[in-house]
Amino acid sequence: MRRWGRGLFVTIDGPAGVGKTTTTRLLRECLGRRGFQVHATTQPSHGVLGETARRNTDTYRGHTLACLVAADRYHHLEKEVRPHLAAGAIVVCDRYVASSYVLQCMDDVPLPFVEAINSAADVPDLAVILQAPPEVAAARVAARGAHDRFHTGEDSSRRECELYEQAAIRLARWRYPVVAVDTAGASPVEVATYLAGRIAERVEGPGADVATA
Ligand SMILES: Nc1ncnc2c1ncn2[C@@H]1O[C@H](COP(=O)(O)OP(=O)(O)O)[C@@H](O)[C@H]1O
Ligand SMILES: Cc1cn([C@H]2C[C@H](O)[C@@H](COP(=O)(O)OP(=O)(O)O)O2)c(=O)[nH]c1=O
Repeated sequence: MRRWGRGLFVTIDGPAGVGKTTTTRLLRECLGRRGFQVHATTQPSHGVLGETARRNTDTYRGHTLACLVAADRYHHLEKEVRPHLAAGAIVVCDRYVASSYVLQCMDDVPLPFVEAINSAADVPDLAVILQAPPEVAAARVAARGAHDRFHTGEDSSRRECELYEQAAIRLARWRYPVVAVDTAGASPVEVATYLAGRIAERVEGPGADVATA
């Protein structure tokens, strides 16, 4: 197992159907094959707060849902993400703050409120935003099935894609190291291989304390 002084926090965001879940799974496999210690996780988390959010997005809306997912985010950081980082793992998180910038705005929560309640969340080492043309994302959601009320077809995908582009710019102002990847012109394996390369570069770059056991 390859180890280094501290872990690396990688987040994967993007519109529904863009490939977040697929990329997270393939990235874990790909980095694992390269000998890295990897912890793949998701927000909302699988804890009580996260499951409450995930299962009740029809009941909890607007400011309530915004606060619920932010509360889950802080608890997940404290209880799961930071301990794995401290143990030297690469933590790959399917959805993070960018998702709140987009989904809570689609839920009519003012952006300054969303920014304020997420402003104390840990800044990732790599904030991946997966992108695809809205018609591609919408077609994938239609083929797979929508998971929640946020996705109603091509119009909602168009709005979501636009908001992710704006979120990437705003997060860069919070010093998030944003990397945008187009998943329309690359297979899932190609996307994961590219990102695994970027992550390995970060881990093994100049000054990284890498040892192979
Ligand atoms: N790069 C890609 N090229 C083609 N299809 C993809 C790609 N990434 C994901 N898919 C497919 O798109 C669908 C949605 O992927 P998923 O990972 O569930 O998206 P998300 O988690 O972002 O909603 C799945 O059927 C998946 O196999
Ligand atoms: C991470 C996050 C999720 N959510 C909500 C939207 C989704 O309906 C719900 C679950 O996320 P989602 O990733 O769609 O879960 P799954 O694909 O496993 O069904 O959580 C927010 O509203 N804001 C957020 O920041």
